[in-house]
Amino acid sequence: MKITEARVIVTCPGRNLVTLKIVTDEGLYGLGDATLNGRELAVVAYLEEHVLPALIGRDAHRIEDIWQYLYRGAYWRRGPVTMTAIAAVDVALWDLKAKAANLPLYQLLGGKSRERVMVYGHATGKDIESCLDEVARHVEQGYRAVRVQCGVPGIPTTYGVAKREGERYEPADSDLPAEHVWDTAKYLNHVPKLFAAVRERFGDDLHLLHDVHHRLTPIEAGRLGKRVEEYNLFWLEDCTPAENQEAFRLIRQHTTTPLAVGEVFNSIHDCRELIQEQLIDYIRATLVHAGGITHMRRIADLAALYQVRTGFHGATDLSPVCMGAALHFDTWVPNFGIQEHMPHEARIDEVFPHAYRFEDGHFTPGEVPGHGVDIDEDLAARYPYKRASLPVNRLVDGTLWHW
Ligand SMILES: O=C(O)[C@@H](O)[C@@H](O)[C@H](O)[C@H](O)CO
Ligand SMILES: [Mg+2]
Repeated sequence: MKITEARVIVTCPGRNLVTLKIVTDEGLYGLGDATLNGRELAVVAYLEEHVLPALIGRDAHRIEDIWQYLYRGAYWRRGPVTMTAIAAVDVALWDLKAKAANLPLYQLLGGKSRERVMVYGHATGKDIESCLDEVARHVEQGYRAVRVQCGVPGIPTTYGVAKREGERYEPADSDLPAEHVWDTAKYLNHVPKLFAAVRERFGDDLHLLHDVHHRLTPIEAGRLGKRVEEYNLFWLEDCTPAENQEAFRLIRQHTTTPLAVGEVFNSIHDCRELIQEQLIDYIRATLVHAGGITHMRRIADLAALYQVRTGFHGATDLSPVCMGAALHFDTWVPNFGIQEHMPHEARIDEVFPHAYRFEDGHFTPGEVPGHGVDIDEDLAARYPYKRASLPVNRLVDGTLWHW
């Protein structure tokens, strides 16, 4: 099955999304997500200049050899741009192979390990009360797990909270980076009150997650983890920047609150010590930014040796193509933990028709051949790219901080 064409489709139905389409001489095509929020055109350039021309004429079935060619052959290995480009090719080739075999993708990975995939939704609010209302809405929809984020009194903008009531949270919200302000002390004093209020109103069975979004020092993270143990979180996410994997040793010494990390990771080397030393409980790296299915299987298998489970990133800046492929992976992977779910807006779902379905707090990936996600190119063409940047964060004294 020879690759005859490979092209990138950039569309912006409410936010920028980048899709790779690989077409073969057998008339089949595969799709991969190549979206890197705020750096979309960097990935487009990498693909169009350095990857796609080298794919033409290759056998689309040789997924592993193409992965090795693009990784080892790049010389300049790893990094989010390179690994997102490789991921897009990889997922498109797996989609193609499954279509050629006339099988849903999960069958090619090893078949079902579960009938359906548990997801967590995002409950956000400008204050605790409005966040609790959002939790109630998610519980009514059947979610078993909810991530809670709320505004912090005294901090004008807080991560993960929509600008206006009822709107969805979209971080890439300005042409050049908006500048946010952060105050760790105010946050540490306030966030335990949020968890206490959720447990008070919704009891102990609801899985409760929270994203610190890289903003604490290791000892502050240990302090927060210890402080909130009584609320029995499902996980505390990105509690400190993880380039220094050793930092998690200090956190682990102070708390048993489960830790999740890795949505910004793009290779197994970013998380090897974290996994081997059991410094985390969930690995968040996902298909679109961590080299696709071929590489994520290696990360998941390493994680399984140390009883670390998957917890794929699934924000709206990952396209339905990534979500579809991820749900097939989630259906197969033996050490599955949970899947993040931020519903895309209707315009995006129209551009990307898909077979996956949400019901009662869980997803099923669909039974059509491949990952089950397509793209309406005519509709996609109606939404031209518009640069959008992620914010930057500063401490009250102006120090540039982690966003
Ligand atoms: O856990 C999450 O979903 C967040 O960390 C993301 O929303 C993240 O802020 C965005 O993906 C950044 O583009
Ligand atoms: Mg996160």
